Amino acid sequence: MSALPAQPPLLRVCGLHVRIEGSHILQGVDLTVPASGVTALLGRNGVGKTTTVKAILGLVPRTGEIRLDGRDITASPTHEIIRSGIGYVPEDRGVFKALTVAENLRLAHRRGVEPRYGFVHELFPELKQRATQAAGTLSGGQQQMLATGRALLNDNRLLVVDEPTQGLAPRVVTEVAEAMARAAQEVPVLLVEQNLALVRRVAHRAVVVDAGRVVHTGPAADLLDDPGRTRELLGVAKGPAQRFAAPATQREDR
Ligand SMILES: Nc1ncnc2c1ncn2[C@@H]1O[C@H](COP(=O)(O)OP(=O)(O)OP(=O)(O)O)[C@@H](O)[C@H]1O
Repeated sequence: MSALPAQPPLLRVCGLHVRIEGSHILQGVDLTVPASGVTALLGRNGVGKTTTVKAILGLVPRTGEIRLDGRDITASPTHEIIRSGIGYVPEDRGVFKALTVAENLRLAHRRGVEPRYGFVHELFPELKQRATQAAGTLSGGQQQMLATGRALLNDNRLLVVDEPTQGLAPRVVTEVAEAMARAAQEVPVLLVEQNLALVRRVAHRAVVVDAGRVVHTGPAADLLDDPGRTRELLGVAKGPAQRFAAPATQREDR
């Protein structure tokens, strides 16, 4: 995946600090997300990737500055940040397991915005076929599709997706990758991901976090084509396309 031409950033994060229960988790994160393509947020386990996206969404107390399209959203509560056009797919997927697929989608729909059912069903035909099925009975991959579909239903300006392939079997990872690439044609994506093959397939830019700070920013392909740098920043022992987390025992394999 080649780098996109320079453009003004859609999201700008400056000097983000998060302190939780005495731990200084984010120590001045600076990053930008351009107005198109996929920006991958990478890093070893526990370096602060999820905390970064939660801080952007106002889900954890933080200091610093966050601007969406130039507008300062730092002081806004989470529901306003979401309403300003950020679709969030959390690590735990956040679907309502007792509700059907159709009900999950309906609940995600923001008033005043035309729901994009056509786009969501084109991307994930199974969501249409399984409309009356309880979300809790879907496979891990299907739940990920539902969670992503919920975020894509509204005409968002940015999609923030946290580890969509965690625990999924390789075949399902491929499906998620296809969907993410297709979604990114419509809306820019900030993607937390540990599967480097998927990052290589979909990401234009890579932002690497280490110990609560951004330590590298650049075209994703440049980083992944440099095994030494990839190993240094991400701790990958072998090839750059290798998955560098989630041992097989954690997989749902469905
Ligand atoms: N609510 C919390 N209370 C205390 N410590 C926390 C809390 N949330 C996160 N942390 C700690 O902050 C650090 C960063 O966590 P975070 O989940 O952001 O990392 P990550 O890079 O997303 O990791 P992973 O790849 O394993 O998901 C970790 O050491 C974690 O234990």
